[in-house]
Amino acid sequence: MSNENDGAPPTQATPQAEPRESEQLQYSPEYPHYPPCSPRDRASFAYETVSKRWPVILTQVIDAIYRACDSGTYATPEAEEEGKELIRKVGKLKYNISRNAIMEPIEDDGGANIELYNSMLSFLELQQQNMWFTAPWLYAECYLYRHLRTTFAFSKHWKAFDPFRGQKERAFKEMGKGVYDLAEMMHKLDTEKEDLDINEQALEVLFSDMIQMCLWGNTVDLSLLTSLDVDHLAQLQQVGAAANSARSDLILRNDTDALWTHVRQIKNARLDIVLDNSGLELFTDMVLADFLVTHTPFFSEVVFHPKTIPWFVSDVMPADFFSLLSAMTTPHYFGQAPSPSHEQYVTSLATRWQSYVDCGVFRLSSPPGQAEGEHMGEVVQENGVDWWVGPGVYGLMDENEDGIRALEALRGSGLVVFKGDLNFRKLTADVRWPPHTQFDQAIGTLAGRFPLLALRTNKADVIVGLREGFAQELDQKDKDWRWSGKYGLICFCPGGTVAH
Ligand SMILES: O=P(O)(O)OC[C@H]1O[C@](O)(CO)[C@@H](O)[C@@H]1O
Repeated sequence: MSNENDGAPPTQATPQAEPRESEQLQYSPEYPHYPPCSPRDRASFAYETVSKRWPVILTQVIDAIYRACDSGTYATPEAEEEGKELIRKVGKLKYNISRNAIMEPIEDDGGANIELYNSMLSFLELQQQNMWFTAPWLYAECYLYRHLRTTFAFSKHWKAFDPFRGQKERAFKEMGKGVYDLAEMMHKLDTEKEDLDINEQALEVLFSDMIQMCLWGNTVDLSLLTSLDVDHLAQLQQVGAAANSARSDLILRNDTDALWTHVRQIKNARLDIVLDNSGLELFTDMVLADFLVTHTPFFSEVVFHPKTIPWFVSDVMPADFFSLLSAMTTPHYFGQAPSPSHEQYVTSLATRWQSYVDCGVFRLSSPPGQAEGEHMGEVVQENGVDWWVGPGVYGLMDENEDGIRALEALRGSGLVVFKGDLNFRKLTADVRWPPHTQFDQAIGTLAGRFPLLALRTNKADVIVGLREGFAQELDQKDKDWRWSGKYGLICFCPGGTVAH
């Protein structure tokens, strides 16, 4: 079936080759100018993901269906029969990926983004890049989760089933240390509030710490954890100020000064957070949001932008947002607290956050019906929230109706924070930019639309924003630096026109 570039998954890594003319795929004539990160490069993390990580993730989906068949809603004979059929379909998907099969158009399940997925797929077909190991990695990976959604959407009993829900909950239960440490820090802040109000220098230091805390919250990513290793989870929870200073060398680009210059001159603005993972990462996002609203004059409301379908394993869906709040008030959810006061710190935070939700200071961009998952996968359109589960790159948002709606929803924001690796890949179109490419160039037409902050720990091949020569130095020092999750970026692009 194959030649070296389009064939069944190869077994040995080979060095990264320069892209040939036929690989210079672009989604638009103007942007981006470089070839996509792709599993065709066998030394890439894209290749590692398609050949090794996806099979594990799909096996976990099968496992989740088995578990559900044994419990509650899914234990009836009819639901079990459907469960078997779903297992067969997910198994087939796994097999198709391993055989580098052609990716079929997404079937119309009445859900979001079908036209966009399928028109991009037709475009890829013209370039003979419509197979699992030849398609651009970003497209194929979004397609994978959208395809999975269709599989469940066509069932009768499993429409609202989130196959990653159990994993997300089990992992959050292991995150007690991070939760208690941060809740204690917030308690101290509450008691020192008056000092902060008068001391701008202290506020600046604290602001920088909070940004780093929120950055490192992104280290926690279930799609990278193939099993729940408790030691690994404990290590991931180092999110306090001391952990920040120990890790500051690992931030390969840090625009906090420019960010502070912007933030300190705004007042009562709206903060938007385009969310990434649930559990501890969402907790860190909410700590940042709470800090900015409660302890600074800069922001007075926060809009959180979740996903409307199960996405990249651990991404936040509305149900995850609300279950985080209820977990925080469930006694012993995180096991034994270090002290009764720590239980209290967590409960107080939850009470404040719930009150912010009740009075609209904290809002979700998806409509209320989405909260319980019963309408999962329906076209939402409101606020363009479906855009975040599409395959589109953010630099081309203007070319899609949901993209335009999402842009409209972000208009007027005091700061839009894009969390995590996938958002970074979409911001930079997931192509092989020279690593010293300016961040504002890589984000295309998004530059200058609104003040934009990307907080990303590196978990994929794409990189921009480094000083010249830095990538080569890192290559010498640590061959996995692009994707191990050990390093991070704080990239800020101000609103207003950006001069190139
Ligand atoms: O949760 P994040 O930070 O968006 O990371 C998602 C992960 O999944 C990937 O898309 C690969 O499956 C990588 O980009 C990254 O490792």
